[in-house]
Formats: sequence, structure tokens, C-alpha cells
Amino acid sequence: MSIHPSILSADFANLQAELESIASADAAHVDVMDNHFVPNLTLGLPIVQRLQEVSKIPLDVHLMIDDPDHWVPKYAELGVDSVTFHLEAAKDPLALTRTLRSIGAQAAIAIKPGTPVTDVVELLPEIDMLLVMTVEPGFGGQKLISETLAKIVQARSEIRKRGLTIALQVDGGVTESNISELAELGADCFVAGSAVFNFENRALQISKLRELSGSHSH
Ligand SMILES: O=C(CO)[C@@H](O)[C@H](O)COP(=O)(O)O
Ligand SMILES: [Fe+2]
Repeated sequence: MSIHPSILSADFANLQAELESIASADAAHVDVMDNHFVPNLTLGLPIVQRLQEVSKIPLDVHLMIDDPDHWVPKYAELGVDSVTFHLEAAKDPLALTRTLRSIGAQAAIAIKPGTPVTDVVELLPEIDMLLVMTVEPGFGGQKLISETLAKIVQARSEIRKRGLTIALQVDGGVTESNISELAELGADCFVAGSAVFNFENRALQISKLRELSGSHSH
């Protein structure tokens, strides 16, 4: 089980200190938004480059952008741990996964709540992580869409059926109240923005979330 706090809910004027505050997490989740693929704008390559230079934990970059075919290699070349692009935005997702792996980054694909798991199953052997979005991408602090829960179960079953060991990440509305259920359904990598950064003691939040997600094995 891994916990990836999303720095979307961090203080953008103090990102280095905010990264230090989540040093006990497995990775920092970095939401890149372009105001085209989603109706919000966050940060891009130059900032991710500096985050990669100062971060003591791996970076998990979630690209919510148009034209990932152009941008994905540039993020991978920064040396980040993983790059997630959206299936809905990619022209050639298979080529992108292969490019990511050849550069040395973990390859991950995200699907929005309205995109069926069946759209991505063929690519499962080509990726290291599948991200099932549990909110509409674009903003932190939203409530988890309960209709996405069935997709977690389905995704876990498709992964298991193929004998794959890829991570199943959930992102959006993950809290202390639902993380245990999400783990039971089959998720093993949890993004949490407000459930970590809205609290003074981030280390405590991370350990609570880890413990609550803890005892399930897939
Ligand atoms: O990708 C996104 C939103 O599009 C997420 O990574 C959010 O940052 C999660 O925030 P919370 O729902 O956990 O507050
Ligand atoms: Fe995200």
C-alpha cells in the first residue's frame, strides 16, 4: 500500500517546505493541469524540474493536459519516478508507455470517471500503474464519485486475470473514512490531497491513511 499526497493542496508559495512535511510518504503526487484538458491551470515543466531537484521522495507526475504525446517524454527526462497521462488525451498511448519505460520512468495511464476500464485493458501489460480517477479531474477537495467504485473492482480483476503486478491508484476524494473500503475493493496506491495537506501534522495523516489502508492484500 502506498500513500502519495497530492501537492495540489499544498502551499504553492512554499513547495520545498511542503515536500519536506510529507517526507514519510511513498511519493509526492504532482498534478499538472493545462486549462484545456481540465478547466484549471497549475504548474508545468520548469516547476516540476525544480521539485525533482529538491524532493527527497519520488515524484509521481499526473498529467491532465492535452497533447501528452508531445509532453510526456519531457517530464520523463526530468528523472521523475512515474508519469501518468490520460488515455482520453493520448493519440498513441502504446507508443507513450514504451517511450516512458525506455527513458527509465514508470509508465502510468489514467482514466476519467466516464471512461470504462475496458478501454484500457489491452494496455495493462505495457504499464506499471493504472490510475482510476475517483473524481472528475481538475480540482482538489471534491467528493469521491461512488459510481467509480465498481471500476476499481473491475480493474483489479482485469489485472489479476492477466497475472500482472501493476499498481492500482485511486485519486480524488480519498479520506480517512473511505480509504479502507478503497483498499478492500482492490486499490493499493492512494493519492490524497486535502486529507493530508489540510492538516497541520502531515506525518500523522500519512501514517493514519497508511494504517487504515493497511491490512489488505491483492
Ligand atoms: O488529480 C487530482 C484532481 O484532478 C488530484 O490529485 C487532487 O489533487 C486530489 O485532491 P483531493 O481530492 O485528495 O483533495
Ligand atoms: Fe492527481
